[in-house]
Amino acid sequence: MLYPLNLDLSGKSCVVIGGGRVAERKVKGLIAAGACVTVIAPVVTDTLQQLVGEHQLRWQAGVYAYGMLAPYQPLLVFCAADSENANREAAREAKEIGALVNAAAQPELTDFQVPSRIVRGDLLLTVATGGDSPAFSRLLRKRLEQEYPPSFAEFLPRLRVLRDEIKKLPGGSEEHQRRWRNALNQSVIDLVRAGQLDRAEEEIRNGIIDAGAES
Ligand SMILES: C[C@@]1(CC(=O)O)C2=NC(=C\c3[nH]c(c(CCC(=O)O)c3CC(=O)O)Cc3[nH]c(c(CC(=O)O)c3CCC(=O)O)/C=C3\N/C(=C\2)[C@@H](CCC(=O)O)[C@]3(C)CC(=O)O)/[C@H]1CCC(=O)O
Ligand SMILES: NC(=O)c1ccc[n+]([C@@H]2O[C@H](COP(=O)([O-])OP(=O)(O)OC[C@H]3O[C@@H](n4cnc5c(N)ncnc54)[C@H](O)[C@@H]3O)[C@@H](O)[C@H]2O)c1
Repeated sequence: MLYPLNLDLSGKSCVVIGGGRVAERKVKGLIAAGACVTVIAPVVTDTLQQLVGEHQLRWQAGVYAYGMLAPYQPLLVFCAADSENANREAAREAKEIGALVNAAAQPELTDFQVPSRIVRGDLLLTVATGGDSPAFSRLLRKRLEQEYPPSFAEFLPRLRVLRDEIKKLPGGSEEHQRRWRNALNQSVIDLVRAGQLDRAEEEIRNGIIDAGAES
């Protein structure tokens, strides 16, 4: 089983070898996560070129050669060149300098895979098939995008406030857990989905009070 984790990449150095379609997909996700991204490739797509022009991406133009990664001290290295040899050499250097490697087409080099994702503010839903079918991940992602519309992004800050309030109530973490389990039910999801955020919040508040009354 692959172990899932949500990395904070803000300000972290990440290097992508290759500047084609796969590289572009990875670069977009990395920039969205606030990483400092460098692409090493002789040629890059128009979209990547535009990101370079906007100073969102650094581009080291040229083919990868052993030794190019070390100066960037990357945390993550993505081997997305259409040259198996270049990917293998980059993965070797990456491992030597302690970086984790993603190599879409060469699973033997890969330390981690990138899941498909739905971002709704702080709510992050991810889908992965362990490489069995990225296309199926995409299909599921599209379904989940419909089931979890942008109203969920708006709702999360309210949950944060409620959580802070519950933490201030008497009782330890077991009591807090009991209150949350009582307050959150499936109807809350339906209300948020329908954009009825006030009603969803009210439902939770009532549940929290009921849980208090039962104790
Ligand atoms: C989720 C997503 C994230 C991202 O890339 O950001 C992602 N691939 C996406 C799309 C996608 N990739 C491919 C297609 C064409 C259809 C098809 O071939 O199935 C489509 C669909 C499309 O584009 O329509 C081709 C493909 N992908 C890999 C190989 C290599 C191989 O299988 O050997 C080949 C064949 C290359 C060839 O034939 O040459 C390998 C990987 N792709 C992964 C992730 C990892 C496994 C994640 C998982 O198990 O779900 C893994 C293992 C490694 C990695 O990349 O980390 C992103 C979805 C974005 C979205 O939500 O829309
Ligand atoms: N297209 C996909 O969905 C997909 C998905 C997973 C894996 N793959 C595989 O991943 C690889 C890249 O796919 P793509 O569609 O992005 O290819 P692409 O042809 O669009 O891009 C390849 C990129 O690699 C660069 N490159 C070539 N040799 C290099 C080197 N020595 N050093 C640095 N950069 C170099 C090229 O300049 C180009 O920017 C291919 O081997 C492909 O089979 C493709």
